[in-house]
Amino acid sequence: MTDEFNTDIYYDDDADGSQLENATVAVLGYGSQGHAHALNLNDSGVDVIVGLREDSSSRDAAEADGLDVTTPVEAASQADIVSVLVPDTVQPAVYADIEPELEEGNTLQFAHGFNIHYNQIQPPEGIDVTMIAPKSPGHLVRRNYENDEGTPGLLAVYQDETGDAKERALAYAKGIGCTRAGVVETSFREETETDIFGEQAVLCGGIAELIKTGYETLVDAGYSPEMAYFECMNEMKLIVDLMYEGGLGAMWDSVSDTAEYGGLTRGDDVIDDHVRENMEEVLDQVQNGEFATEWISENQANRPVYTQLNQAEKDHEIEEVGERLRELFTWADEATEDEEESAKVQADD
Ligand SMILES: NC(=O)C1=CN([C@@H]2O[C@H](COP(=O)(O)OP(=O)(O)OC[C@H]3O[C@@H](n4cnc5c(N)ncnc54)[C@H](OP(=O)(O)O)[C@@H]3O)[C@@H](O)[C@H]2O)C=CC1
Ligand SMILES: CC[C@](O)(C(C)=O)C(=O)O
Ligand SMILES: [Mg+2]
Ligand SMILES: [Mg+2]
Repeated sequence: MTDEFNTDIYYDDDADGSQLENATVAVLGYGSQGHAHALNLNDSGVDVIVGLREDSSSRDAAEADGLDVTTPVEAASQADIVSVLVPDTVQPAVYADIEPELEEGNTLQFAHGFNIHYNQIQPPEGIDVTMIAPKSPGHLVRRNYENDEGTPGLLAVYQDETGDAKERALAYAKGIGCTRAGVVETSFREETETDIFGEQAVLCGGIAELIKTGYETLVDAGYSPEMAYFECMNEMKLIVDLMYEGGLGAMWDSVSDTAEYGGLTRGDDVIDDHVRENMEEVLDQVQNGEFATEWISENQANRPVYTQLNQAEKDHEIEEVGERLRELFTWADEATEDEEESAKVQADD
């Protein structure tokens, strides 16, 4: 299917689920993406086996969810498609273990291109290498599927030895619910570089710093932490929901003219040309491999920087204020009531 932007977007009707009819999919890892792919594929009627280490802390959860669990090596040996959903940093070691189990015509499937693009995994000839990368945290991939909704995803083919790599990847995307929303074709390089840039500069790093800096500016000026939390953190979701639903226009339409004029005149004083230059530098480090090399070394050294920054983020005052305020919100109670109600309905069914 080609849309008006001349980008290939694939939907349910473009994917042939029968490509997976006689296939076994090994899902290695049962974390954020792993549990979502395994459960969605299983619910879509695909034969799934989960690969986890013997002492894995995820084993109980996967078994309690009714899935067959074995070791990564055993799962790979039984599978036609091996979906590598352990953390990026452990994928090379897990891959080294399972490589001898890959047979000609098998598929090695990823949800992110890091290890292929930065040459940490070099698959042999004879196997297909594909990617279906949901553009969403894994828990929402599962939640959307359960709500009969989809999650947009990216498809890329790195190696097509069977001639069916793309068709199988599309069938996999259908199985996890991505073709319900739409799947866009790209390359391993483009997915890897845009994904890493996006999470560093905008989605995770950029937004967390924007929120904390706004919060600190208000608190340092003498305003109450509660006020600063509402203004800089809580309302962020509500504003982003409007953008998600209808773009920037829906957000500007919904906020007051005062907010719109102030935002349009002052926004680029905050996110100014320095920020653009910083973003370009971040992108350079992704493109030239500097970030990948740093992240690989950081893991080899047992994550000293990661550990320190992870703790500092947990210790930030906004987290304590937020935890206290969220306890008081009525919507938190309503969410709990909704969950209780839905658990009761499921039990009654
Ligand atoms: N998080 C997300 O939403 C997204 C992730 N991706 C990509 O998906 C892939 C998976 O990421 P994500 O879901 O975040 O991963 P997680 O960190 O959630 O994966 C954790 C799982 O991997 C298992 N695991 C960890 N180490 C090992 C090991 N050495 N051997 C075997 N199993 C191991 C863990 O089990 P144990 O109990 O044994 O530790 C657990 O089941 C990555 O390529 C990532 O970039 C793509 C899009 C979004
Ligand atoms: C935004 C972070 C992400 O890229 C994602 C959920 O898509 C990730 O790597 O987790
Ligand atoms: Mg991403
Ligand atoms: Mg990512």
